Amino acid sequence: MDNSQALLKVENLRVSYRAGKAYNTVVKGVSFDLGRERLGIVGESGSGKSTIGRALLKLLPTAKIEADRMDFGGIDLLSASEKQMLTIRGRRISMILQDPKFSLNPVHRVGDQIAEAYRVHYKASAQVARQKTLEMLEAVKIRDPERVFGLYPHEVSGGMGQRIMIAMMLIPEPQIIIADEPTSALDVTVRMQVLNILNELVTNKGIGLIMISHDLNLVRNFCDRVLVMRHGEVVEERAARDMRNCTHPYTQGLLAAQPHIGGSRKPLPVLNRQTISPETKEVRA
Ligand SMILES: Nc1ncnc2c1ncn2[C@@H]1O[C@H](COP(=O)(O)OP(=O)(O)OP(=O)(O)O)[C@@H](O)[C@H]1O
Repeated sequence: MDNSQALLKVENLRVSYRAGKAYNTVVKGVSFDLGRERLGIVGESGSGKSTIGRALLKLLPTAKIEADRMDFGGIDLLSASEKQMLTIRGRRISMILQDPKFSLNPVHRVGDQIAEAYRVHYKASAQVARQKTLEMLEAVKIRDPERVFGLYPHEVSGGMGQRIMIAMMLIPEPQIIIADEPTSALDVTVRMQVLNILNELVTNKGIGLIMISHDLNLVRNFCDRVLVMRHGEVVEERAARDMRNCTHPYTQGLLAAQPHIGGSRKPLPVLNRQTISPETKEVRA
């Protein structure tokens, strides 16, 4: 990737939590650039994936966040004030979480929530906001926008809720979307619909997408580039199409453990810190 095209440049990101008198570092010097592309961050539970997404938006009030660089289009996110972050969060960098229902207000109809967000952002009339909302629902492939407009959050399915959240998130036209396990609660067909929408955003609108997932198969089929995380570190960074040539034993293990039609699959091998040299990241004999 041409570095000058990067929307986001992260160098040596460290995130630590206080544990008594010491600090427990859960993200240990992660670096990456994000262009107008799909970047996957994959790894086992607890490897630090979500922490990276939240650290970028400084949504970790009890953590110590450090980095040599955390640049978003000339803005240093690390030193940005809370006031500046409020103009970035949800407007220029948006986040999609696993369960959209937590992000919607349960007592208001979904259409009214989107229309209100639109009205406030563009200072539009209620009538224009309603019309735009219907168009946005259509854009995220909701077939019957008039009906869905009038539903309450508990009346929509997981997949529809996720699409409604995407519609709402797109109002301020963000440049970066961080999607943290956006499809893990969805069944396969609905998952494809949501992935298609995210894909269109990258291709048609030039958004940079960070897809956080524990599912290597999904990430390598959907993304352009993949960071593989383990114990807070990136152990492998590779073009998704080149994943078969991965060199780290952990990635190789993950890949071998993926199910595929007609083949057997190996259990994920057990690696521990003693068997991997941190400098070379190679298995010792
Ligand atoms: N508020 C907190 N205080 C202390 N430690 C925390 C806190 N939040 C997260 N951690 C620790 O940080 C590490 C990374 O967590 P994180 O949620 O980023 O992992 P993850 O890879 O996203 O896992 P998952 O796929 O389960 O969400 C974990 O060991 C977790 O226990």
